[in-house]
Amino acid sequence: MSLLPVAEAQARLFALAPPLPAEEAPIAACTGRWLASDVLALRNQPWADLSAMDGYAVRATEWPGPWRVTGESAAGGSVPAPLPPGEACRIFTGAPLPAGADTILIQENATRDGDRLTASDDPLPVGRNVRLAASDFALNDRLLAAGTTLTPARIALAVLGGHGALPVGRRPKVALISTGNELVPPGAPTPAGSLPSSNAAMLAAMLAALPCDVIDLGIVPDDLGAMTAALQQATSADIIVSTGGASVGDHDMVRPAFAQAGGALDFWKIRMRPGKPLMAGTLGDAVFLGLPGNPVSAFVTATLFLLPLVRHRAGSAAPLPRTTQARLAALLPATADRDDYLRAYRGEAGIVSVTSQDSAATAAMAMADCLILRPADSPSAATGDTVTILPLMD
Ligand SMILES: Nc1nc2c(c(=O)[nH]1)N[C@H]1C(S)=C(S)[C@@H](COP(=O)(O)OP(=O)(O)OC[C@H]3O[C@@H](n4cnc5c(N)ncnc54)[C@H](O)[C@@H]3O)O[C@H]1N2
Ligand code: MOO
Repeated sequence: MSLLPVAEAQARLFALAPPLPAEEAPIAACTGRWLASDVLALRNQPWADLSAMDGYAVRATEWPGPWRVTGESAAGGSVPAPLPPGEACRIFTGAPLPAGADTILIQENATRDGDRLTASDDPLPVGRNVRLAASDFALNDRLLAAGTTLTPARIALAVLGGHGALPVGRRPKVALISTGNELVPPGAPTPAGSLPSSNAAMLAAMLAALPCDVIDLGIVPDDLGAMTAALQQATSADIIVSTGGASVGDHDMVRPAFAQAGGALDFWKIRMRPGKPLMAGTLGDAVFLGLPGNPVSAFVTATLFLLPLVRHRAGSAAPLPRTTQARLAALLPATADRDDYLRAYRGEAGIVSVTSQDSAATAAMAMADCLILRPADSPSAATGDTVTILPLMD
C-alpha cells in the first residue's frame, strides 16, 4: 500500500461511520457536546422593554423635569401602570418600563425631594438605559445551528431561549487497548525488559476534554489469539483504539488480529511523521483506529485522527483540529517524503521546535504546546518565516 495523505485519510475515517443518533440531554449534561438540530427561541429576550439601570423611567422630551414620582417597577414584580405625562416611575435593573416611558434617568444623576424628581445631568437621547423587547432575540429566531458545539455562552443562550434540554449527539464509547509484552500498568514495578504503559493514560487524558466515555481494556500481550479476543470484546464500543503492534515486525499482531476478529481494514500507512503505521477500519458498528505504539506517534495520531473521530461521531460539523499561522523563532530543516508534525512551543520570539523530534522522546514532547505542520518535500525554513501550527490542548 502506498502512503495515504493525511487529509484523505481523515476524510476516509469520517466516511466509515455516520454521527451517532441524537438524544435529548438535560442542559447540565450538554457542555461541550454538539447540537443534533437547530435550536429555535421559544420566547422573546428581553420579554418586554426593560431598564438596564436603577433609577427612574421618564419621557426624554420632558427633560430635566420636574416629574412627580408615582409608580414603582422591580424585576419579578407586576407590570407597572401606563405613565401619565409629567410623571416618573421608580424603576430597578431588569424591570419593565411602564407604557409611555422611554428613557431611564439613573439615580446617581437624579435629585429627589419627596415625590418631586429632577435630572441633574445633560439631556439623554430617547432609549438610553433601556433594553428593548426582543432586542437580544425574538420568538422563533434560530439561536444555534445543528453541528455547533455547546460552549458555556451558547448554553446560556439556549437556556434564555427557553430550553431545559437540548438535542445532542450521543456520547461515543471509546475502548482503549494497549499491546506489548513489555508493558506493565502505570505505577507497577518495571523489571529489566519492561516499561510502564503510558499510552492509555495519555489517550484517556486527551479524551477527557471531549464528551465521550472511555473504557480501558488494559494491556494485551503480542499474541494473535489474545489480541483477537480483546478486539471482539470491544465491539460494544463506538470507537476502538489500540496502540502498538501496528508496524511490520513479527510481533506486530494488530492487523492480523483485526482481520481474524472480522474487521474490515480501510487504510494502513499514512504519509506523515510521526505516525506512519496508523490503520483504520470497521469492526461491526465500531470504527477501529490502530495507533502506533511509540508514545509521540500515538500522541500525534490521536490529535489528528482519534479526537476528530470522536467529534465526528458525537455530531460535530467541524471535527478537524484548528490551525493558525505563526512566525518561526529558529530555522527548520527541509522535510523528506512525509508531512512532518513537529512538536514545538510558542516562545516570546516565536515558534521553537523541541530539541528531539524522535517519536519515542516523551520528555521533549512534554514541552510542546503546538505542532508545526510541514508538508512533505518542503525546503528549509528560516527564522521569521510563517508556518502553520496546530495549538495543543493545555
Ligand atoms: N522495519 C520497520 N520497522 C518499523 C517501521 C517500518 O516502517 N518498518 N515503522 C516504525 C514506525 S514509524 C513506528 S511509529 C513504529 C511503530 O510500531 P508499532 O505500532 O508496531 O509499535 P510497537 O513496536 O509495539 O512499539 C513501539 C515502541 O513504543 C513502545 N510502546 C508501545 N506501547 C506503548 C505504551 N502503551 N506505552 C508506552 N510505550 C509503548 C514500545 O515499547 C516500543 O518501544 O514502528 C517502527 N518500526
Ligand atoms: O511514524 Mo513513526 O511514528 O515515524 O516513528
